[in-house]
Amino acid sequence: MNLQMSNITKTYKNKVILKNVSLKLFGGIYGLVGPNGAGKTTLMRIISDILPQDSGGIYFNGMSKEDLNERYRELLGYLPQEMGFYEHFTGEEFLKYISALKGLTKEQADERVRDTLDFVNLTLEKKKKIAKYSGGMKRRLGIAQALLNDPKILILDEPTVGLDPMERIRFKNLLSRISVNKIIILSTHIVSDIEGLAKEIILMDKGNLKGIFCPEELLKSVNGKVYEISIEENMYGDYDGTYLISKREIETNGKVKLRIISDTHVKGKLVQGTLEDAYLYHLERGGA
Ligand SMILES: Nc1ncnc2c1ncn2[C@@H]1O[C@H](COP(=O)(O)OP(=O)(O)OP(=O)(O)O)[C@@H](O)[C@H]1O
Repeated sequence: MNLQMSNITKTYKNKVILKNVSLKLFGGIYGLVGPNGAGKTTLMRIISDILPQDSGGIYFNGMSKEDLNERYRELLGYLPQEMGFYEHFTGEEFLKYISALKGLTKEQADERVRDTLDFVNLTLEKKKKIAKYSGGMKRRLGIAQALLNDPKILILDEPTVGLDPMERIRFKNLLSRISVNKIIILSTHIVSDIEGLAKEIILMDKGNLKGIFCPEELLKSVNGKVYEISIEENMYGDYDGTYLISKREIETNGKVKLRIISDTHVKGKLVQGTLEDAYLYHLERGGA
């Protein structure tokens, strides 16, 4: 199973949002990361067939999404960044309604709604109005609706926004359980959210694909390059602008602790790099 994007380009009013994005994805979880405005949502909406590309193509197992047409949409599950709910519906009613829109028969819908509610742990709350759901419960309901048709391609746009730390862990577990035999693309700003989850990380910036890396490879790229240093507040100007600073913390003694990523030696303590460090390093260096 594979999903290929070939030279995808998208422009809004003369502004190029995606520039010749080409990618080939196989089964498993991919993290799509990049700063605000990188084009992640636009790419996900194009893959989800909500937005047409200007040029280039999307192919599932070698067949274009246009040729597959309805069959392509049947392969898809999509969780948008901002999911609109009918708040007066109960969770169960909402999922039944979406099932009907997705063309499931009543029998199929009854079974899938029951299974997905169970899967996202909302069975006990299924008769509650969505208006009474917490942010995390709404996210889980959003994931449930994306799973109703048992999609082969699952697109999740910032699914962890609004989840508390416990819910983030639960969400990670849930995703890894369903990742078998699916292509899952998950966008996020929080690189640690895909740590231990994504098999590869797709890095985007300003409409360009910067590269696709396995997490171990990304981590290795900052090996021996991450330092921690404690400085007086008034020294900060000497470091800011000179070094790539991945973290800045005020210490209890009033000093400032900086986390610096540098190709050259820095007077400080060498520490283990994280995916977040590697992500910043690659963005700063302009990619691969
Ligand atoms: N409908 C639109 N009309 C004009 N410009 C748009 C439209 N949608 C998106 N853009 C622009 O396209 C660029 C990429 O936006 P997109 O939402 O795809 O980025 P993103 O990487 O998902 O960002 P974020 O992380 O903030 O969601 C931005 O500069 C945005 O302003």
